[in-house]
Amino acid sequence: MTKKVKFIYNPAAGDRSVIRYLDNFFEKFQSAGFKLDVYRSMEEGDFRNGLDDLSEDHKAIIIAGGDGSASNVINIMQQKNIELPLGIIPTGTANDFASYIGMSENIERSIDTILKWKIKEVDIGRVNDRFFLNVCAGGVISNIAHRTETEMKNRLGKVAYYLYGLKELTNIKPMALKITSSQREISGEFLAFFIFNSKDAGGFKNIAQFASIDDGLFDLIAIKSANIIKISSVIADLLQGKNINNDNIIYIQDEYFKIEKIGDDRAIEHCDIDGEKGPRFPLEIQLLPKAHKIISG
Ligand SMILES: Nc1ncnc2c1ncn2[C@@H]1O[C@H](COP(=O)(O)OP(=O)(O)OP(=O)(O)O)[C@@H](O)[C@H]1O
Repeated sequence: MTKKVKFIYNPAAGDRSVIRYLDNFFEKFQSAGFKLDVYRSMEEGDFRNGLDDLSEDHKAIIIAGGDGSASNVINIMQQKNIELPLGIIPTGTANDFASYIGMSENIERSIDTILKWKIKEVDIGRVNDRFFLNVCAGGVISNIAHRTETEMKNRLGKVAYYLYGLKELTNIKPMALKITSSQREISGEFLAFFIFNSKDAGGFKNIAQFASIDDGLFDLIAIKSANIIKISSVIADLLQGKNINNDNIIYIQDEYFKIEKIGDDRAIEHCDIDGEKGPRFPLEIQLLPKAHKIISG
């Protein structure tokens, strides 16, 4: 039987470097005895077509792209009950999830890692009808990722997130939320919330210090509304992965959260999923333990 891998690439991700490496992909996979079945994502949102013609010969799906591409592919695989392992070649901007699972941003090295074929079962999340991999977030701070223009992200890379973040902090507007977990209910004004599956987001490492991809739990971090001078140093500590013990930070581990807006605040209608626009509020977020196979480093 032919050993095939479905290889999907997003030519627009990151600095578009994936295009320069296509010959490497063919060379390495063919030398390892695989036939590459290639699909180029043609435009925004075009990953579904790439997963339409899978057969028994396919042994894995490989996506070359950033967090958004990997998240879109996971979403479609879950919806279509495709149980193949997913390999991620990190060619995006932040690449939070791929680097968390040990994939190198050196593309040749990450191909070698995939060819070692270490399969791991990881938890994934579902928010309303959308599956996600890394983080579900809401609020002004999390808006940074999807409101930063793709072109600007590609040109400036991670710096774009920081610059946009600083600009946003000056006109910050808190939102009134009710956060319900299976054990607690908290209502109040928040600047942002993040429901982590891994530990990293927006290119920042170890934000959710106690998180793990296969522990059956999400880690929620919610930032309460507070004096902007005081809170900006807390946020800076958070982004640097420092130990946060502050009354304005809520940290809860749970497998289920419901997040509702209180009142009719129109400023934020959608959450953010893995750096892309996600479903509308109210949000029901459920963890699916060890629900997906990935190829890890
Ligand atoms: N051919 C294409 N042209 C433009 N956009 C595309 C194309 N194919 C896919 N997309 C879109 O690109 C977005 C995903 O980009 P992705 O997140 O992978 O890269 P990134 O933003 O550079 O990286 P990261 O999320 O890791 O910072 C998705 O919204 C997807 O629909």
